[in-house]
Amino acid sequence: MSTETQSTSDLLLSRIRDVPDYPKPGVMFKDITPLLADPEAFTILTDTLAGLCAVAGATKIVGLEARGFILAAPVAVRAGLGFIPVRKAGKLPGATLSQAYELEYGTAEIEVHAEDLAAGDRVMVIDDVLATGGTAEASIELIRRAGAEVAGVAVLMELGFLPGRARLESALGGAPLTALITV
Ligand SMILES: O=P(O)(O)OC[C@H]1O[C@H](OP(=O)(O)OP(=O)(O)O)[C@H](O)[C@@H]1O
Ligand SMILES: Nc1ncnc2[nH]cnc12
Repeated sequence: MSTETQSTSDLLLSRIRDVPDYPKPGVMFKDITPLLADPEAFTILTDTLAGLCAVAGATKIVGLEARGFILAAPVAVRAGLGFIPVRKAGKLPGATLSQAYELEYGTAEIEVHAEDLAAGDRVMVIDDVLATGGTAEASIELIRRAGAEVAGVAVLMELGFLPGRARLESALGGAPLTALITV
């Protein structure tokens, strides 16, 4: 890792707050709100993610509800690309594609407007945290079912003690997975 990359990671990490036992006992919640409140750190984050989109040759940005929206929307503006929301089921008014996925306990479902993605699109997925990888993997599935190509997945933070990376790399089949911070 270059010195510049390391100092970017260090700055971003310094703006993330650990909240023990939230939302349930045993979970160390990574709270990004201090980073969002710091315009210098938020700008560096946005610019870094936009740079990854350019390198990957992305033509559209998918953000994952809800915290992923906060990062992906300014990245899309910075990169000059369209922002496509992937929402939790039941929130999008038009015709959707849906994808169910496993949570630690139970299942969840995400959706995208079918008309927002098509063959020829190269889509970068942006989110705040990669944990088990279930949410990002489901978004990859949605993008491919829409006929589009996945340019990569970029997250602010990866929880390295969980198997999210292995799961996603297998789903990505060679497209890059980039985490700016690994904890
Ligand atoms: O890798 P995974 O195990 O799928 O977990 C990562 C996801 O969990 C969080 O979303 P969550 O839906 O919990 O909350 P949010 O609505 O606040 O973004 C986070 O923003 C990621 O999208
Ligand atoms: N520990 C964690 N902190 C913040 N967001 C998460 N999403 C899944 N696990 C998380």
